[in-house]
Amino acid sequence: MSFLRQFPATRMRRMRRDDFSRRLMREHVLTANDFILPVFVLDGENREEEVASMPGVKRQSIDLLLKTAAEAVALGIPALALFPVIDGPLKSLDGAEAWNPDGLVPRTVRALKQAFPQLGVITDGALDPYTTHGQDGIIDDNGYVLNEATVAALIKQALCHAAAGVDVVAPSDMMDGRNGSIRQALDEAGFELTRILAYSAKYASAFYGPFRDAVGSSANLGKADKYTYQMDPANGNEALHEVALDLTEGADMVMIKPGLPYLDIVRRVKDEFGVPTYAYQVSGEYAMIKAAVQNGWLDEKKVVLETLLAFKRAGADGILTYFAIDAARWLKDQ
Ligand SMILES: NCc1[nH]cc(CCC(=O)O)c1CC(=O)O
Ligand SMILES: [Mg+2]
Repeated sequence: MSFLRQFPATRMRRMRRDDFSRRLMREHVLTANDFILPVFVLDGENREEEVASMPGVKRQSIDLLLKTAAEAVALGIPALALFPVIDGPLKSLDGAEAWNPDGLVPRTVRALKQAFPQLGVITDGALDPYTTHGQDGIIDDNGYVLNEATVAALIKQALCHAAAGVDVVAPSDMMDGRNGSIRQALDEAGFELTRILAYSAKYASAFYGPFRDAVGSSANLGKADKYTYQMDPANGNEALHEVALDLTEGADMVMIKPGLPYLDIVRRVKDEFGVPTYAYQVSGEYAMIKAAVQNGWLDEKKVVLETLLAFKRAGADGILTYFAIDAARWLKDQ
């Protein structure tokens, strides 16, 4: 940068002086188009439960979820990501409720797509809400999650969701080869336009705690962990390897998860592959911000919008965030 002159000829503060020049040099813009809203659905009618560790987030029955979806649509949010709360008696060792065509997720997908055809609906591909042990897949006698047996189950789950009309399936289980197997099965069944959003670089993170409370899998999981399939937070190159494999297998979009602590990975993935790249601001990140806000320690609107902008700056094309509705509203009012 030999053209750079020094102070006092160069004054960085000149461009920061007025709102007009600050706006002119702004590199990134946040809009509602950047958001995917994760939602929790439970069975029944007119039912709503607060998630204790996620103040402001609710588990809702389908009829009430439709109202949340209507808000998202009105604010211009392109898509929501659906997570089910499965009743205890429906959970099993193999999670077979995950591919029940009349299960909670397919019923919700049908209701959402009927009411809001223009709203993108994304479903999670993993067995943890459905298994008695809380693992994302099918386990052997030692509790090890079996790769191929799990992929076979995930195929049934993806076909079940596709048949219900879902737009995007999002495998979040971290089994090897699942994207390619799901892609092939979808294509063979005539669902060649159903998209795959791969949770490609999903870390074995402590930030998922509140989510596991929300879907009710933490009690089932107990002291067990997910280290044999989710990624080690110490690794960065491994994330690029995972993303490369998922793209080869036919993933349309890739995701990095969690969000803020992994923005370096978002940037590396975007630079390396230049494909549609998403990041998940997960439940624990939401809980941290909410707790500080509730203590009066942080300004919610400013802090949330700053974090979401940071995802854009790091290269994310979109952000899964529990703040999506609030943030879209703040952006509209601003
Ligand atoms: N496959 C389950 C799944 N899908 C999304 C999340 C976490 C989302 C969040 O924390 O907000 C998890 C939890 C986990 O892997 O244990
Ligand atoms: Mg993988």
